Amino acid sequence: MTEEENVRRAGPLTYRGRAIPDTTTDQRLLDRRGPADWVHTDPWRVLRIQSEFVEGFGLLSELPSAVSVFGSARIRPGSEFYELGVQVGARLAEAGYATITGGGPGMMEAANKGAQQAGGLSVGLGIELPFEQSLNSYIDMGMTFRYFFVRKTMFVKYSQAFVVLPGGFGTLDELFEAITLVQTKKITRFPVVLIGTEFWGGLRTWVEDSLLKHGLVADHDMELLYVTDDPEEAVRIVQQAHLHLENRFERDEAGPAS
Ligand SMILES: C/C(=C\CNc1ncnc2c1ncn2[C@@H]1O[C@H](COP(=O)(O)O)[C@@H](O)[C@H]1O)CO
Repeated sequence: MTEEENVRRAGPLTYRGRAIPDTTTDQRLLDRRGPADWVHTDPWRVLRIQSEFVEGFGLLSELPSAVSVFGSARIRPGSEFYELGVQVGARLAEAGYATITGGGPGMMEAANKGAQQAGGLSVGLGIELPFEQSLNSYIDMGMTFRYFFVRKTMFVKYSQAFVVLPGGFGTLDELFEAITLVQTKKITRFPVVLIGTEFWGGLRTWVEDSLLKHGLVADHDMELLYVTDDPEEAVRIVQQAHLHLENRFERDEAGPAS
């Protein structure tokens, strides 16, 4: 056997003698036979996770300034809370912000509706759930994610603030993740505005009476939460933080004062 026949190069890999595989990489790629259980393995999942990041970044990287709005999936159109959600989306659009929501029904739909009707960009980042559900019909740009943690990265990376409307466990999860990121300085000058003083008042009191009292949060952590009933005030808070951040970027780019 010549040296030529006794060697196989497969990309950066070299095989000799008995180690030479029976088939080439291309043959294996094109062959549909064989077990398919590898699609349920973790290495394969890693690729799917990667592709979800790639698609998400691709969709959102040219988004204008945006605010993520969270809230219950269960609120019905016509209710007081739903109308509040519509107002929030509309005020954000008038101030030039795109609205990003979880793309589902309830408060997400309300905020998307308000944004779209007021001429703003309305974005929905849906999540695959065990039951059939499509993105709500007030979305201009959307994507449905398989993985909650990839979707959460998109909410934070592509928005300047979070506005949190009344909601349940899902909303609380999103709220506390955001506050933790601000508290640990993973994100800076990132306001988290809760809308609904009556709804959120109990939570704020509990944080103060229990967490603060036992030293589990610091005094200044209480400032991480803004609570208001007024969508216009929420937008003002977002704008102030945004302006502050832009000024800081400008100062940083100008370099040290001589
Ligand atoms: C329960 C119902 C539908 C669920 N559909 C959802 N679609 C998209 N995003 C969702 C959904 N459910 C929860 N989320 C995320 O959590 C927040 C709302 O959760 P909550 O427990 O209702 O507060 C929301 O911001 C989403 O990001 C029936 O119609």
